Amino acid sequence: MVFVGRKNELASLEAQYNSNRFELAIVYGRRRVGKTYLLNHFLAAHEGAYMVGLESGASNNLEALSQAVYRATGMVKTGQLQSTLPAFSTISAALTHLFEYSLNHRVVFIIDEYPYLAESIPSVSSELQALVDAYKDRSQLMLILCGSSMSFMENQVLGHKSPLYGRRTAQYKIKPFTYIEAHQMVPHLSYEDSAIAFGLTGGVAEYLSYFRDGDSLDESIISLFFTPTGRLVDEPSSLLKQELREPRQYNAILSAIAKGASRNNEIATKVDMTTGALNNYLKSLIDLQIIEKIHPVGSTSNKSIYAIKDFMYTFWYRFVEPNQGAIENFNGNLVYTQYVKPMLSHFMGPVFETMAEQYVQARIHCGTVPFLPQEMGHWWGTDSRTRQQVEIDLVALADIQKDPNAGPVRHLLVGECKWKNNPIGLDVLVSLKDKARVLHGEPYYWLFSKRGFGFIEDNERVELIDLPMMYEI
Ligand SMILES: Nc1ncnc2c1ncn2[C@@H]1O[C@H](COP(=O)(O)OP(=O)(O)OP(=O)(O)O)[C@@H](O)[C@H]1O
Repeated sequence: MVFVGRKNELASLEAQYNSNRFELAIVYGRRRVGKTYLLNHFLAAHEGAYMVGLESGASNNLEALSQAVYRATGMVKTGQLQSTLPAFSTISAALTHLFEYSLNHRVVFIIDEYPYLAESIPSVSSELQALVDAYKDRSQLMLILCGSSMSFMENQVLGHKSPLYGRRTAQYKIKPFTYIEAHQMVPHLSYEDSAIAFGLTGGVAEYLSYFRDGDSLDESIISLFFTPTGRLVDEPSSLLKQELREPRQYNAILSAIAKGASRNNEIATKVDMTTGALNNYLKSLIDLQIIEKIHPVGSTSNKSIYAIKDFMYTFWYRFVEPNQGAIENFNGNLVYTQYVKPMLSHFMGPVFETMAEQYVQARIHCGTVPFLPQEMGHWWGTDSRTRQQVEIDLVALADIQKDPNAGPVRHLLVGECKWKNNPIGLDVLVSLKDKARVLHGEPYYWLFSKRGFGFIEDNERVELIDLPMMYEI
């Protein structure tokens, strides 16, 4: 299978490797996002070993660690997973052996699922800390600790309460693929279908790898989400069970948000909780990056709302969970064609806005934007002239001061995103220009359309961007 994306991460890992000094890299990110795949790809080009922390007792973990130390230190051939050598007597003995070896050898050592190892042998972080402190100036070890329990990695490995705090030399938060990378995972799909696959999977590598070459988009969606044995039919709820203690409450909260509740009190009413109690749950969901708290771009007002960040959860709570009975007992095919397919365009609205944001990021990267935005996102508020509610899909802004004697000038890039089956007309541009007046600045207007445009515009302040342009950047 082709290796997609992760150019920056690989370049930084390579740079760390080339330092020839002690390095401690922390790699973390949501489940199934591609951490292990990245690390194995990196390790394939270097001397070293990889182990996985086990959700099991201390002796099994010590055995796994010992075998990996034997491989890393050349006592067992790479590729040979198990040796007849007995496990080290303690974790400290195993790790000391590794650090001693690293005094004369550049060696990579990866501990995946580090939280499991640390749960089963709680002293491991302080053992590591002591060894790092004793050897770091002479060792050539490149140690990589990886985990998907975000709260554990963020609080207990990176956080100030961890014995390892301050010892890391780099940290990598592995993110889901962008829509462009997602397309490389499903090159057999058209741009339009690939964008839908990006939305349904939230850009998560493993889920994208389930879309089989010979299957159409509809066939893949039905077999993954709408058949009782489908690989994604239960995925979000089983992830919640792994990460959180009271999955039922979280299920109810996510379901309420996926179906449109966005303000704290609205969600609280839907799930029958006080807003105080709800806040703790919302915080955990933000930590897990399943939801996010957003406010209108450029605004300091407290108009924040909660939104699902991971589109796979939106899709699942809106279309799969409510139909689980029918999928189990009747025909998932019909559920999809009757209830889901007609609503896909609606589901794609916010996905397309995220794609537009990623497109602007890509243009920033290429240096082909009219100005460098300081902030970017969605905007909503009231137009004081008309007292009407206004929403703008995409706003990027920068306050730029060119003259020290005058105030800064607000530069704006305002975007409207239409996932519609017809080319969009001039009326969309006219209405965007009207809405943008509420932001008081100098706007550039970028229109994004799935099916192109029914007009031509020759104006340096306007860009008309269709799907092929978004993919062929
Ligand atoms: N960069 C990539 N290019 C192509 N495919 C990838 C890439 N990253 C991940 N994948 C696919 O996604 C699958 C899952 O990735 P991986 O096991 O690395 O995820 P993970 O983040 O380690 O998951 P977990 O936390 O659940 O262990 C891989 O087996 C592979 O099929």
